[in-house]
Amino acid sequence: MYAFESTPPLAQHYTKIVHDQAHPKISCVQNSRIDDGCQELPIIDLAGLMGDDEDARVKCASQITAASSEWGFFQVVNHGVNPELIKQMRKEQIELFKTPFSRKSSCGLLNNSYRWGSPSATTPDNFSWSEAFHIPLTKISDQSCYGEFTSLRAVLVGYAAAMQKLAKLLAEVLIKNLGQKLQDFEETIKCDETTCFLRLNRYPACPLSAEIFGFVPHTDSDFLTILHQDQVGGLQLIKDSKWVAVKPNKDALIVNIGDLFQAWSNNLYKSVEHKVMVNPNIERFSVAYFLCPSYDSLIKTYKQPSLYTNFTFAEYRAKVREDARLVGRKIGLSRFLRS
Ligand SMILES: O=C(O)CCC(=O)C(=O)O
Ligand SMILES: [Fe+2]
Repeated sequence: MYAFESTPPLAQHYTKIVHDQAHPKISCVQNSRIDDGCQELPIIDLAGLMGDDEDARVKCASQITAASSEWGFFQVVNHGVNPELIKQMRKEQIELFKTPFSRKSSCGLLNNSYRWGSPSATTPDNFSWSEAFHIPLTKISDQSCYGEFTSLRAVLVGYAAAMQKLAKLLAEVLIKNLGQKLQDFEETIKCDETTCFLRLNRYPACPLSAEIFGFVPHTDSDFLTILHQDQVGGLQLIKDSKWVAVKPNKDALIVNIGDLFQAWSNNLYKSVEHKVMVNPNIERFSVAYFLCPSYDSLIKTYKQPSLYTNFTFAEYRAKVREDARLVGRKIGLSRFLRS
């Protein structure tokens, strides 16, 4: 169990938001019906993609593209990332979050990338009961970011490299399926360490209610995300208009399509809304890698007629920020639909 001093003042902040509302109530979540049918997130064995057998490669690639269209989410096993590296990542992450809150929030660790709760939340349904380090890949090898956490650096460097390799492999499959060459895509879009980032998440146990968001419903503003979660559970995604819980699988990484691939594929691949629910008794950890383009990359659809106007990643990010400020939440891709 974590020392009290490590956890940010989530309870105080959350309670204040609840009491500042016109009609206060602790439980925040509407629209949280879980599909208790037997929908299970597809599990794709990537061994086929990495081997020499052409038929196995084609079969694996078609599973990836089908899951990206039907679910926008899938799990991968035999993904080539060393399980020992994943284990070390988690160990280092746990140590990092044990740092007293006062230090995490003020000492500039990891390029000042520490965030907690939802500073702009005015209602319980846009409050996230979590803390995170949101680390740009450019800073990952920078020794001066690490303070006393010297052993974290090598693990983060290795983890980021492994994620980048896997993300590129998956992106290549998705691009080729659109009839495009990776080379042509990479001429327009630069996804490298200048723009990608890692987010280390901690969701402290939440004694107030199990109906509070660890992470509010959202889509990811990237091409794709690769997530490793622990065994606690809590991640849910929308499938056929219902929330489906993702059962933790210790051998799997979770992949989801982000907004930019949805736009690029003219809605063939789906950027699906997902959220995390808190656990009343147990804290939860996850690490997410985000494959993002450079800010000046032009996001356009691969075929005409295009559902979306062309936009740069900088314009997309600016719109997301503006909406968060003005309406309190991200509106996302629909802002760029052609009228
Ligand atoms: O922690 C999780 O399971 C999900 C995190 C997530 O959706 C994100 O970081 O964008
Ligand atoms: Fe996400």
